[in-house]
Amino acid sequence: MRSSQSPSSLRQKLALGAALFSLTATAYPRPGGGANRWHVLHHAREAALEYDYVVIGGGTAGLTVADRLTEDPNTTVLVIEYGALSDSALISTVQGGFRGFDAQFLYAIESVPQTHLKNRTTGVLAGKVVGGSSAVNAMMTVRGTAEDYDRWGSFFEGSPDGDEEEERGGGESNNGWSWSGMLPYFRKALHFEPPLPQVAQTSGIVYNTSFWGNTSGVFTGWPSFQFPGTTVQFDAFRSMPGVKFPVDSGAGEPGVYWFPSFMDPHSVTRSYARTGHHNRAMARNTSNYHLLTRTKVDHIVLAQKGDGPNAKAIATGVRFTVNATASVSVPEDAQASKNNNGSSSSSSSSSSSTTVPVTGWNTTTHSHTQFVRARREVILAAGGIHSPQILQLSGVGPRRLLAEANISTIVDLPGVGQNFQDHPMLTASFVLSNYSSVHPTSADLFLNATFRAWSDAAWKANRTGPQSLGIGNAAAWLPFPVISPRWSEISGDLFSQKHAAYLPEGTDDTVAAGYAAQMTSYATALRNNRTAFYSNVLSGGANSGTLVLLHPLSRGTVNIDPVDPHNREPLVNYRAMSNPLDGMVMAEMIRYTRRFFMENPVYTPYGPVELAPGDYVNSDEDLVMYLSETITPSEYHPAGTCAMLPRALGGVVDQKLRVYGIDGLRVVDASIFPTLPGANTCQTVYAVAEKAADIIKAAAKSVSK
Ligand SMILES: Cc1cc2nc3c(=O)[nH]c(=O)nc-3n(C[C@H](O)[C@H](O)[C@H](O)COP(=O)(O)OP(=O)(O)OC[C@H]3O[C@@H](n4cnc5c(N)ncnc54)[C@H](O)[C@@H]3O)c2cc1C
Repeated sequence: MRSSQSPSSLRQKLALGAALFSLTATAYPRPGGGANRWHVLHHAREAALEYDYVVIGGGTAGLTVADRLTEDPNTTVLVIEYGALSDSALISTVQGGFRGFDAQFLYAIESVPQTHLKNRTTGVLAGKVVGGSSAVNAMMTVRGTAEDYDRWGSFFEGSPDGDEEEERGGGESNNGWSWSGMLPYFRKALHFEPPLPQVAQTSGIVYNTSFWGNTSGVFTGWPSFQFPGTTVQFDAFRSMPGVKFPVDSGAGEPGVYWFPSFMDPHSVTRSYARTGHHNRAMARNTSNYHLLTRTKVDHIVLAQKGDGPNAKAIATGVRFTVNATASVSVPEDAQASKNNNGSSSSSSSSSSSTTVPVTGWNTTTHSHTQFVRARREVILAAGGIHSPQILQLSGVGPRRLLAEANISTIVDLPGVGQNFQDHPMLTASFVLSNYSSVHPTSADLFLNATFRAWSDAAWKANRTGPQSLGIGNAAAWLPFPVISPRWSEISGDLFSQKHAAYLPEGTDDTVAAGYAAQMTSYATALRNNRTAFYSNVLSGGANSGTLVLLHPLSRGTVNIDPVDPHNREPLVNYRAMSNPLDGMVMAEMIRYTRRFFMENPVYTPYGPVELAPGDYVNSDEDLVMYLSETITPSEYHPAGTCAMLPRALGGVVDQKLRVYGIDGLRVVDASIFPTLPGANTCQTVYAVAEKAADIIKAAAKSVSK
């Protein structure tokens, strides 16, 4: 419809609208009295004009960093989170480990059709809620092997970027990105609670507290019940050659071991970034931590610093869109906490009650964009899928992609959104047909009314019994030579591959060089017993569990959608099995599992049967075909898309997690992993975030000296 208004009268109306909006913004009532009593903001209007740090994403890493930075009452932090603050029991319930997999807490993203998986697509699961993916995950608390973290640092040793780091005061060449550098942060990241002695004894749970800490607000603990069949599974692995049984899941060694769950064993509820860090920051009752929910950051604002050849970009703040009519819902407990907050005085400079000026008022969508300045730094913690998207939308990424999407390139960083990795899950189904002598199993929860009634009663009485169990607490994490007699051949094939041939056409040379470095490292790892490639979760039941490829060789991409980059989710392409050797490694994983079930003296009395792929699926070709038809390319561990690698290897951030070519901007989340650890990723994200917080604090100290 055409407007009959003259341009000047329209301009006047817009100006009046904006002025009125500013007035209402200033007059917005402030329950509790004053911005500086607030932690969870009701509306974007309540945000201060500037903070020391603005954190994009209130997920696993974002809340950890924000909590640690605001331990100093003089440091102000605003966290902006797209999802809501939820008290849903779906999140807190531990039972089964999967209750948080609910659409209301997840992004709705479908991958692009996977060329090597018969054009199948897959759901891209990532948490959209305060706590991020730590709120929805399956609570498995595991870390990779020592070699997984030594590998991270190894990419820097002797590289020009490493030397440059030294000159900038970076310290040792790998900056502590190694097992010994990470171990203190694994300890700091979690509060480990040992299992109940009687449960440990009957189930044979072993652990060693020297690998754990007990000061974090994020707990990892144990259910009060384990199914007895897990002991049978341990025995079955004892009969397989070469399998080791480390003293603790945190020892950094491959093998078959017990591991705890992200749960508070006192309340028997999920423990995650919201309960462990957001609540901790709130409880301090200082005014320097603000959280803005249901707000999507559009881009990071970059300005030019300096002139001529020395010109650099600097991140000055972030811009986000606010729907003027929507206020942010705050759960009851957060309200109470705000209103009970006694102190109104603070040295925090964010305590200014000045409201943020409205810009870009849009009369059609009734939304406006808002800018918040970061005095010191912007910290990007939007996770493996959205951190690269936000960088690309901000003009930081591969120049060709940005041009296609009509976005001016501010820093040409070819690695942004490339090097995408996730753990593929394989279905190889074996069942023990004569397992009735092992009782109870999880199937009895559905099939045996007496057991179900006992289980319900135990849970009701004191939150004990089978319903305190998540997804399970034991698994095998095995090196390739342990599972395959073909380790030498496949490792040799990987050494001699023309690696760049398996990357998308047009991949930048630096990204290809980084990929080649990773493949060389993996070719070595395929020959040794220090890196786990195979994982198999043990649930104690008669059915085999899901197999996971822990170090995929294929690399995908997460790129903005050029058709509508600002409003559409990014194009997620796992490119699973694009490196054909992934098929060979996974085929060996199936063969090993077949031997484990069908030729295992411990299992023979239980009548093992192969359901899938079927014993007639034997040759490399048939197994690879089966895999391409059945694997899921993701275990919901997106990583690597803003990789911490030298720039010459396609890196996006340096060892201090600073984005190359930009001052005042770091990335802290799973996207910085240069390679996946051979484990579920949450514990590593917490440790990375703890380390990042120390790096950021040290940088602030050195500036203020
Ligand atoms: C279903 C599922 C099961 C899993 N199971 C396990 C497990 O059992 N054990 C394990 O170790 N790991 C598991 N993981 C993986 C693990 O939880 C993640 O690797 C980890 O939590 C990721 O942390 P992160 O900080 O990188 O990202 P996240 O925790 O996902 O945080 C990113 C945050 O940024 C927000 N955000 C994104 N874009 C924007 C924007 N534009 N503006 C504002 N905010 C934004 C998101 O809403 C989110 O809250 C699982 C993950 C999922 C999804």
